[in-house]
Amino acid sequence: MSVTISSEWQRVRMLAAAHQQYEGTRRSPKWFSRPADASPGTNTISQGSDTLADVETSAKKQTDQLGISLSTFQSNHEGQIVDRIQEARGHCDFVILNPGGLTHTSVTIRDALLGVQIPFIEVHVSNIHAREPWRNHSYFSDKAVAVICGLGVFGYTAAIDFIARKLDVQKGS
Ligand SMILES: O=C1C[C@@](O)(C(=O)O)C[C@@H](O)[C@@H]1O
Repeated sequence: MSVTISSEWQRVRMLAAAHQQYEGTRRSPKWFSRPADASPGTNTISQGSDTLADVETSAKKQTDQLGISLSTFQSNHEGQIVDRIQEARGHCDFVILNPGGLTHTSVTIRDALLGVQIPFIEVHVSNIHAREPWRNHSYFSDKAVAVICGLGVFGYTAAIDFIARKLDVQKGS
């Protein structure tokens, strides 16, 4: 579907893949985006204690307030993410995607996103450009509406806020 708003509810899909960061229990740090070789105490913005459930709850609250319908999905399996993207065709105005490690490898997810022609924002909790050189390349960035990295989980909040404004402009409100 194009970015045209065709329903009262704007629809956004938030997808997360192969996350090294969503591990652990509620009491311990859940996402580990700090480079393993960074000195303790450095790069603190990329360390956090939010669980995937925390991120989803907060995103849901934010989208409810904005009048946006949100569906979320996390998988470690590339094919499941591709399926989810293909299912979104005609049902979704925007995708927020953190492809995790697949950022640096997945031609398949890239092709799926281009195939459905849904605009998307690429989010990384860490600054992938400040990490290992092989993390600097993304198979998504050149096709993304925007890329947010290094803001921790606030990147998801920023992405939703941006989408709400963009969809409002398109609606003419
Ligand atoms: O799994 C991840 C998380 C990540 O996408 C991020 O959100 O910072 C960055 C990727 O390089 C890494 O493999």
